[in-house]
Amino acid sequence: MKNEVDELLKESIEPPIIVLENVSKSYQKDVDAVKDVSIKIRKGEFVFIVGSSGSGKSTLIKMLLKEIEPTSGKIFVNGRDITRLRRRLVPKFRRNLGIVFQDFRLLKDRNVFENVAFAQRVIEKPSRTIQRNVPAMLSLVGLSDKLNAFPRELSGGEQQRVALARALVNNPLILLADEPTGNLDPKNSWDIMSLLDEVNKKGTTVVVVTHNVEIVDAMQKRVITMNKGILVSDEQKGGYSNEN
Ligand SMILES: Nc1ncnc2c1ncn2[C@@H]1O[C@H](COP(=O)(O)OP(=O)(O)OP(=O)(O)O)[C@@H](O)[C@H]1O
Repeated sequence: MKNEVDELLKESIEPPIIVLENVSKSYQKDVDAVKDVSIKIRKGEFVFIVGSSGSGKSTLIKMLLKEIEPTSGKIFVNGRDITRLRRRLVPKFRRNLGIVFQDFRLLKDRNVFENVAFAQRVIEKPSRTIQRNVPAMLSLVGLSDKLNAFPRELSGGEQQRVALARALVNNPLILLADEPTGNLDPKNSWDIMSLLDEVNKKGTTVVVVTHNVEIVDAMQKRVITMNKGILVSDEQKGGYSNEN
């Protein structure tokens, strides 16, 4: 009872920024990649989504990005029902989101500065602002000395830090990271997770899909565990091994 009252109280102070209501997705008839999942994430939370391969984690992220549509259920982001959002408004909606993937997805023929600046140019920031914001963001991820380097001249960890700077430069409400440490060694994985933690402490809501057991167990954040499309546990200060 006390927990329920606490929950209601928290919600009245800080309404959820991401709400999934009975969300299901089937790519093929009668096979649910995600099945009746309901989740509420409040502004400023740090949430891990874990689960074995094929459990539906990336499908959840893709639905949040509106890359794919749920077969049924509703998804609200920042109070808006994105399942009803018109196609032409999707790019504007995505400005609320910073996104990081396992494979970095940098522009190979542009240097580090331009890779991050690109995100600002898309939203038509004036070049004076870009000249100020991009170096500041690259300094935050510890890459001030690599502004002119090309992606091929960087290590995997450095490339992921560029991707993170690009995801953050427009000051998104939510940072979504799908396996951000999947291609990194333990040291670089920790560096990236520490940066995500720092960003979260400054107020950005962070949602991270990962297989990294050690990091999830050590960080003691909220952990949502998926199994075969079903949400099987949702623990505050959880660990990877709780349900796996
Ligand atoms: N485009 C698609 N067409 C058909 N089935 C798909 C498609 N994408 C994913 N699936 C299926 O949906 C299920 C969930 O896949 P999803 O990629 O969301 O899992 P995941 O938890 O992210 O896995 P991993 O950890 O391996 O990345 C799997 O059974 C997968 O085969």
